[in-house]
Amino acid sequence: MLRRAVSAFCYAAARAIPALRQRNIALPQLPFLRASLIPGLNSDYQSVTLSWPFSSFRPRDYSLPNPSWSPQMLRLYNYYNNLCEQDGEGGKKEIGPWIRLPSYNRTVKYATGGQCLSKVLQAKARLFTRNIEEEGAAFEYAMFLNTEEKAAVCVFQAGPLLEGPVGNLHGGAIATIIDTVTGALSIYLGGLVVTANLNVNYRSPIPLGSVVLVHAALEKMEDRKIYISCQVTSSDGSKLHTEATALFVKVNVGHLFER
Ligand SMILES: CCCCCCCCCC(=O)SCCNC(=O)CCNC(=O)[C@H](O)C(C)(C)COP(=O)(O)OP(=O)(O)OC[C@H]1O[C@@H](n2cnc3c(N)ncnc32)[C@H](O)[C@@H]1OP(=O)(O)O
Repeated sequence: MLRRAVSAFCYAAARAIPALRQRNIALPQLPFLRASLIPGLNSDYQSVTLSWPFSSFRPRDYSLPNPSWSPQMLRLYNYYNNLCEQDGEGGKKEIGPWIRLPSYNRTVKYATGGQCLSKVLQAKARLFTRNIEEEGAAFEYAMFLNTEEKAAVCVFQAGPLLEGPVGNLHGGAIATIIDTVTGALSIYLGGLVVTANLNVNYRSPIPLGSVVLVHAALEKMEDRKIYISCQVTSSDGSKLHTEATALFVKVNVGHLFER
């Protein structure tokens, strides 16, 4: 079943990528679908986490503005989003080094039918940071990658359901958003990865409801290992809230379904 699903994915990817190129849809805009990640083309460790555009169903992108966003959140989002398009010749928009990552509330279920996860579980599974339906209640965030600098910035608004010490953000929620941003950068850089190590230093509390920036940058890559550094700062960058280092290790698809 798993082999059949992976083959189907490869076949669909091999057909879709030239079509995307013909339509001038830049592959880096689809962070989990790069030619270098297609099985057999380049790497032993592939990314297969996104079903769209291979099915007609296009999932909701949760990283787009919604009414719960504060003016500050919206301003920062617009600032980074504007960096994602550059003026080219004749006023044509071109893709620059910045790309905005879409964000969905579940991972692909292609390989799980009855064999690796039960259908009930697969139907209910939701990405941890996107599993609360109420807008603004928990993690509101949008991630942007600088593909030249191999760095990421996340604009993060911390909702009231993430309380830890009174009025402030829970340390586990801070670690979660750090894992998510460093993980997204690592997936972009290396394909399918898992967190092997996450080291967090909490420097100053983050007030609930505030908007902070999560900065992540590649430190080095060694074989299967990707080392990322991370800082969480106030939205103007003047205050350091949290520092972290993370190690991600490339895995193959089978590793995720070992039971
Ligand atoms: C847009 C959406 C974005 C969403 C992003 C979300 C990201 C979230 C990511 C996660 O949270 S993943 C979930 C939490 N992580 C796990 O469950 C991983 C569990 N651990 C494992 O699966 C394995 O231990 C692991 C794949 C990490 C390593 O096992 P392997 O058998 O494949 O490799 P091995 O143990 O040989 O280690 C490979 C290299 O990594 C090194 N290594 C592994 N674990 C390490 C560790 N903990 N600390 C330091 N180094 C480590 C290891 O020394 C070795 O270095 P060398 O190649 O130099 O010898």
